[in-house]
Amino acid sequence: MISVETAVDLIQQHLPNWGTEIISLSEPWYRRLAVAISSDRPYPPIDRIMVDGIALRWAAYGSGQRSFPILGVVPAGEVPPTLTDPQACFEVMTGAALPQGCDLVIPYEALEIRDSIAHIRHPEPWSPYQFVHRCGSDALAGQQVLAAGTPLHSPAWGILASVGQIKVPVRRPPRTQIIATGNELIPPNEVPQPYQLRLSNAYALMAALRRQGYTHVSISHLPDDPVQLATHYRQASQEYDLLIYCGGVSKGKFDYLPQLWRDHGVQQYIHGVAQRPGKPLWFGVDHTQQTAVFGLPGNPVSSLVCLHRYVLDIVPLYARLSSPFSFEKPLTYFLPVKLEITKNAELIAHPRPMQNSGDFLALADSDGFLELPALQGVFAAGECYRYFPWS
Ligand SMILES: Nc1nc2c(c(=O)[nH]1)N[C@H]1C(S)=C(S)[C@@H](COP(=O)(O)OP(=O)(O)OC[C@H]3O[C@@H](n4cnc5c(N)ncnc54)[C@H](O)[C@@H]3O)O[C@H]1N2
Ligand code: MOO
Ligand SMILES: [Mg+2]
Repeated sequence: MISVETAVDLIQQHLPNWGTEIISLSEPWYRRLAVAISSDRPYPPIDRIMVDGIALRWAAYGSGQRSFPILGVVPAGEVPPTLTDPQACFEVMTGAALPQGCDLVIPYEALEIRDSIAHIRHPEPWSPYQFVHRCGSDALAGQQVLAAGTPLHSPAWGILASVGQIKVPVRRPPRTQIIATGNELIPPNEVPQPYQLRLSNAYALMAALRRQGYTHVSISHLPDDPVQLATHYRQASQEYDLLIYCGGVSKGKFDYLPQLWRDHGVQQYIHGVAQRPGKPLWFGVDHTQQTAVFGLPGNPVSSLVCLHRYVLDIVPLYARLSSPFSFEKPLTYFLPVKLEITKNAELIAHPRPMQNSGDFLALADSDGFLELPALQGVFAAGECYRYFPWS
C-alpha cells in the first residue's frame, strides 16, 4: 500500500488540467486566477490627497509664512487646478488630485479659517508630500498586481475591479458528479427501513465542494448493479470532468467499481492508501475523456476525509494536540478535532475521536482533522501536526 504523500503526488501528477474559463466581475465566485493581472495605469493614478485641509507650496511655509489666502476648493473627481500664486493655497478634499504647484498638505485640524484665509495654528514640522499618496507609489502602469493562481478573496475582487478587469480568466472548476452507490441508500426525503439509510455522504461531499467553488456539482445514486454502473459510467465520463464515487471500492462481493473502471479504460493510479480512515481509496484517469475518477470509501468519515485530503485544494495549518493520542498501526491516522485559538495565537486541537469511520455524528463537534503520521504510534500532548479544516 502506498503512503499518503505518494498518493498526493500521484494525484497531482495525473489530474487533468481542465483549462480556464472567463467569469464576470459581477459574479464573484470563489476561483483561482488563471493568469497574472497587471495594472492598467499607475496606482494611485494621481498624487492623491489623503486628508481634508489645504494644499500649498512648502517653500512658502518653509520661509515662515503662516497665513494663506484660499483660491478655491478642490473636490475629489476633478481636474486639479494650478496654484498660480505661490503665497496662496487651495482647500482640498481627501481623494482629490494635488493641485499643480503644491507639494504640502495640512489638515483642517491644524488650521483656522477666517475670511477666506487659512491660518496655520499648529506649526508642526510639516513635510512635503506628507499627506500625499504619490502617483505610482503602489504600482507602476503594467506592473503585476495579482499573480496567476491567486485565490480570489475579496481584496482580489476589489483589485480586479480597480484595474477594470471585467472579464476574469479563472481556472475552470471541473464539471463534477458525486455518485452514491449502494442498494441500502435512499434519498433524504424518504423514510428508511431499519436496514436502509439516507445517502448522507453525497450531501456532505457536495457541500464541501460547493464551498470550495465547485459550482457544477450534481448528485446521482446507483444501486450495486454492474450493468447500471457501467451504463452510467459511459454517459457520465463524457459529460463530467470529475466523477466522485462514494462506496463500492473495497473487497466486498458488490464492490464492482474498481474492476468496472479498469474495464472501461480508466488508468488506475491508486487503490489503497496506508491510512485510516480511507484505506480503500481509488483514483484513476480516463485519458480519452480527460475525466478523473475518485472512488471514495463509503464510510462517511472516510469519504469526507479523503475528499478534503485528496480532492480539495486545502492548504493545511499546523495545530498543537491538546491531549495524548495513540494509534499504533503503520498507517497515517486522520483524527477529527475541535480547534481552539488561544490569545497567544496558538491553534490547539482537541481530539474528537470517532468510534469508527461510520461514526459520522462524532464530526458534529469537530472543525477539521489532524494528520498523524504513519511512522509514529504515540502522539504526545503539545506536539504539532498538520490540521485540515472542514470546508
Ligand atoms: N474485507 C475487507 N472489508 C473491508 C475493508 C477491507 O480492507 N477488507 N475495508 C473497510 C473499509 S476501511 C472501508 S472504509 C469500507 C469501504 O467500503 P466501500 O467503499 O466498499 O463502501 P460500501 O461498502 O459501499 O459502504 C461502506 C459503508 O458506508 C455506508 N455508505 C456508503 N455510501 C454512503 C452514503 N452515500 N451515505 C451514507 N452512508 C454510506 C454503507 O452503507 C456502509 O455502511 O469497507 C470496509 N470493508
Ligand atoms: O478505513 Mo475505512 O476508511 O475506516 O472505514
Ligand atoms: Mg464495500
